[in-house]
Amino acid sequence: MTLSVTRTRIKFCGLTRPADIDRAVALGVDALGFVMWPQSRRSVTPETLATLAAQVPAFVTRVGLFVDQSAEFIEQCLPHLDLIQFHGDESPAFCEQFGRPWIKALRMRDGLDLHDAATIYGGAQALLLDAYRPGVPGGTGETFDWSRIPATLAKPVILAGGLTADNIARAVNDVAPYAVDVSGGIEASPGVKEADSMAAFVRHVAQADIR
Ligand SMILES: O=C(O)c1ccccc1NCC(=O)[C@H](O)[C@H](O)COP(=O)(O)O
Repeated sequence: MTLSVTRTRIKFCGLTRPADIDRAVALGVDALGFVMWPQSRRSVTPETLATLAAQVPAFVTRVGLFVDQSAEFIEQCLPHLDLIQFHGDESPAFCEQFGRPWIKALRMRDGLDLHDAATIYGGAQALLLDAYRPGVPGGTGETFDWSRIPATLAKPVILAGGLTADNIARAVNDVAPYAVDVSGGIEASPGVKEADSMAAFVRHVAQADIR
């Protein structure tokens, strides 16, 4: 019998507290997301981003989340980011202009064709697939029908939306995504991560990776 191990990358999103960053880094999380959209209950200011990002060690990716924000604001945040995550209706040309790796978040509304999206956002490093709730650009804590994700897609898939320690093993087994992204599922309250939930999430991903 051959044992195959695929390491699913993990991104924790909506970090606001130094202690949560330390914990995530200690757990071996690959990427940390900072919500730069002021309407979010998890948002941080550019000043706080600078402080938090300085705490992140090498080889852990600092990701900034934006929702239809100005190029000037994004530029202001860029010195503290390794990668940009776009959650709005940004055009591919808008996303490209920063000369920085970027990913596009897509909400799985009815009729969305992921093959078309992979072509349209051809410059993206990956597509982050999230649940669709009208008027809410992300962080809903809701899952979507994972069977809508094609087995082969021209872009790596980052699975998001309502993931928790309880459903993450099934998600990894069913979807085999490049990476998984969690926010609400590891929280005590918006922006406040919970140590045991973070550890359980990482442990369940690692266990699901051994198949
Ligand atoms: O978290 C927010 O408040 C938010 C606001 C605006 C755009 C994106 C936002 N969050 C994105 C994420 O946290 C994740 O990429 C993803 O949506 C997973 O969230 P969750 O379902 O809570 O695990």
